[in-house]
Amino acid sequence: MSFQNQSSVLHKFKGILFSTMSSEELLNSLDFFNAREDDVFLVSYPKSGTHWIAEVIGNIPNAQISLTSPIELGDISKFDELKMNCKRRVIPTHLSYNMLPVNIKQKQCKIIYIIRNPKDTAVSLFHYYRDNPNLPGIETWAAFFELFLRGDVVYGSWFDHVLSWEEHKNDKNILIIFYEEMKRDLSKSIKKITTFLGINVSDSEISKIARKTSFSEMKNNAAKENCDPNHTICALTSNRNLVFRKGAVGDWINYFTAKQRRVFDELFTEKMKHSELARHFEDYF
Ligand SMILES: Nc1ncnc2c1ncn2[C@@H]1O[C@H](COP(=O)(O)OS(=O)(=O)O)[C@@H](OP(=O)(O)O)[C@H]1O
Repeated sequence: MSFQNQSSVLHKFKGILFSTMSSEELLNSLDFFNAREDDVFLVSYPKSGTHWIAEVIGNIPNAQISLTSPIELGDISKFDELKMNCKRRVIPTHLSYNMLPVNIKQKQCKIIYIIRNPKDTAVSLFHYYRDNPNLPGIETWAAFFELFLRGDVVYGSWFDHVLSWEEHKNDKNILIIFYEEMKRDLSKSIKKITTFLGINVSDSEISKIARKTSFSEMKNNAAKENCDPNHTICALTSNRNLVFRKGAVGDWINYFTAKQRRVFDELFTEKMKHSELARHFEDYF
């Protein structure tokens, strides 16, 4: 496994791996973040569809929102940057519930949590690790699979992350969306999101949003040389060409060996035995 540069690009905070682009000072100061009651948080374990939901929200007509970069990314000047933003802020994050700034919980800000089949999530994160100069180089899927199982990847264990949010799945300020449901019926998911945000949109507007947020449309936009800095994709990531890979459900089958599938399923059954959210994945395993 080529993993030489891990310490220069990753660091551990409270036992969880973070990119060094999330400074320790910023992570330490998260609980000093002042949330606003109308803030919307877009939360996910990495590679679960954050950009997709952000693009959906960014295309809601007259939403009057401003998408920011992830709350945990950058240094301590991040909070000033967020303070300057006068519009309704849509703030992405990959933090687990336990690490979420306390003020967001106190103010009961709206939170959309997107979840994806962990097998597809692992494959997507493997590619991101392999191709992203800001993450430690990794050569093989087999090596990455072991790291993913141990939670030795950015933002820690998928299981711990999802379970931390599971406890809050019925909170009235939290909407849970599944990636696979978005793939099956995007218009229905868009309707759920707009209703949750309290924004009225017509059926024809929903169809328009669905067209604009198709995988091919988003991938083509990301590939354009001059990205408008106000565009969702530019606000969210500096590695936009790495984000839109395949956008498929079930790609894991092309990577998992029979043994890896067995090992994964055993761990999943053990860790998620009390999870209602986990039942959603029965059709996709
Ligand atoms: N419109 C649309 N339709 C279907 N799939 C989409 C879409 N937009 C993004 N994606 C896929 O989502 C994966 C990236 O997830 P994130 O946006 O959460 O990535 S990140 O963690 O914020 O970098 C990544 O998955 P993989 O293709 O499997 O790697 C993206 O392709």
